[in-house]
Amino acid sequence: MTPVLAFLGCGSMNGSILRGVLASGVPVDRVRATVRSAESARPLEEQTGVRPYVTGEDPEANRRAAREADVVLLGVKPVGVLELAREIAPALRPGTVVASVAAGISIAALERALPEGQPVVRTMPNTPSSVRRGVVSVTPGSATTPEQTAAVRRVLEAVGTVVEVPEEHVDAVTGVSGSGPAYVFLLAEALQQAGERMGLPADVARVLARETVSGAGELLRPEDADPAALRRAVTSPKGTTDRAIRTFQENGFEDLVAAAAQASADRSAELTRELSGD
Ligand SMILES: NC(=O)C1=CN([C@@H]2O[C@H](COP(=O)(O)OP(=O)(O)OC[C@H]3O[C@@H](n4cnc5c(N)ncnc54)[C@H](OP(=O)(O)O)[C@@H]3O)[C@@H](O)[C@H]2O)C=CC1
Ligand SMILES: O=C(O)[C@@H]1CCC=N1
Repeated sequence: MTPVLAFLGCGSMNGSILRGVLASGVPVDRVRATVRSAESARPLEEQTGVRPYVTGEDPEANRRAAREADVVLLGVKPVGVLELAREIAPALRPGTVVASVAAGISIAALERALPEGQPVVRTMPNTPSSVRRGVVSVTPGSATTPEQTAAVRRVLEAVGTVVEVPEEHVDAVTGVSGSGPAYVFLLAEALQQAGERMGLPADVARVLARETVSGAGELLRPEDADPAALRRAVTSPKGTTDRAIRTFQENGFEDLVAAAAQASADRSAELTRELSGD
């Protein structure tokens, strides 16, 4: 029997997982969702067929969804996660697994906010989950059995690739893949702007940038795809790409990417100090 999944807070991230889960064939009646406002509930219902419980209209919404669930995914902004965990604590069954997608909320903080022994899984997903092309880390809590971790893994494997990491690596995962889609979209934006600066009409520049980034992403899809080999296949000696790649490298491209990923990871660690109290 498919477990009942409750997406508490269903915005960009949990909404992406919800869409991917539905696209994988999980029936709508095995899914619960909550949002704060009717304005957010409407488009979610129109797009997914799931009618969210609205906390602004029903103070019991989160507890109701949690009570009905086998796996709960906490998907509100980091600052609200522990409060949400405390809110649903009385409604949880002892075996209900509580997964968090939040940056900066440690397993220890989550466990402190929940009934003793409640199984917890910390995850760090990303938004391509909506098209079942996400990549997500999972880290089980101290009271979580391998079967309970596997239950969360099965949910997430429906929306992408799952890696299990120790908690000390979650900041780095956030810096690479949690925030990572935004770096790729920034590259697409910058390529479009470059095209426009060279005189291309905006609509042409947009389609060239979008198809280049998504097409290159497709080439990276096979498990054995090697980005360096794919790059070399575009780069003729002394040709145009060679000149462009040199321009990137002379201007510190690799260092810039490393600094950006590190900045995201550092912010994740900072959030943990601010919000998790450990
Ligand atoms: N966005 C991303 O790419 C990623 C985000 N994350 C994590 O995901 C979490 C959510 O971020 P994101 O999806 O971007 O944020 P959003 O603002 O897009 O979504 C937050 C959702 O929570 C709802 N909400 C707010 N308060 C409550 C409440 N008390 N009870 C129930 N629902 C509530 C909001 O409803 P309403 O719209 O009505 O206010 C909204 O649906 C964060 O913790 C973040 O760290 C992790 C990896 C990637
Ligand atoms: O920007 C953020 O804080 C969240 C976490 C990872 C991606 N988005």
